[in-house]
Amino acid sequence: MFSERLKNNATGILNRIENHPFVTGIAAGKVPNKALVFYVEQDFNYLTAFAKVYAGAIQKCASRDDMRFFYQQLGFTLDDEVLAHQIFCDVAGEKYEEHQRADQAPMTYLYNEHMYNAMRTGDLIDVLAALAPCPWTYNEIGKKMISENANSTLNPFKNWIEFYGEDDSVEQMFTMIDREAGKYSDEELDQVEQRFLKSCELEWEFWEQAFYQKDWHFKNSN
Ligand SMILES: Cc1ncc(C[n+]2csc(CCO)c2C)c(N)n1
Repeated sequence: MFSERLKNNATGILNRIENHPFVTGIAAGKVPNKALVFYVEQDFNYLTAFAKVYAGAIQKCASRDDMRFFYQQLGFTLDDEVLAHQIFCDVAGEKYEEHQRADQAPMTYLYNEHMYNAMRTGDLIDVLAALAPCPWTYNEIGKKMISENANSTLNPFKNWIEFYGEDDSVEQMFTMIDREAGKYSDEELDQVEQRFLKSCELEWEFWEQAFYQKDWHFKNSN
């Protein structure tokens, strides 16, 4: 299966994500407030782009069932993921409403543009490949934490861990990817794989960016 190849070739990156200090901090119930706030500000921006790419994907669908999947996921992204942000804000003692207007930091810009590029220049399979690492890596992170009992009632991130660890919507994405993959040559599938791996790498960059609050170097210099 093509999706197995994607996952296999991304295991190295997934490993690095699972061992990133931001992610191990969630499991341990301890992440610096600055990192949580930077993450929420950037993720609010990222999820807005993500929802628009879902809307673009709908235009590439051949069936109403596929359209319905994206439509449901679009609703999840707009309405339910705020819960994950709310948890981070609660732990940091911050008001969520005050962190919804930030400019895009470099990696947010790069990740958003990477997804827009797939939407603009690719087929349905290209869009799916650019999007799938988002639910895939989060679901893997959450499942691993649950298997290690990191979701104890003592952990302030318990609900965050269960929210992502129990969301297995990515399986539907991989099923669609495998179905679409039958229409393409090996060379074309190599390109699809590159889109997938870039998004996996950008997932790692997103944690890294928030953990160290990496912004544009010359943002405030004029
Ligand atoms: C940088 C970043 N990557 C992944 C997610 C998780 N996520 C975003 S949208 C979505 C639902 C997909 O249908 C999931 C699981 C995030 N919040 N931020």
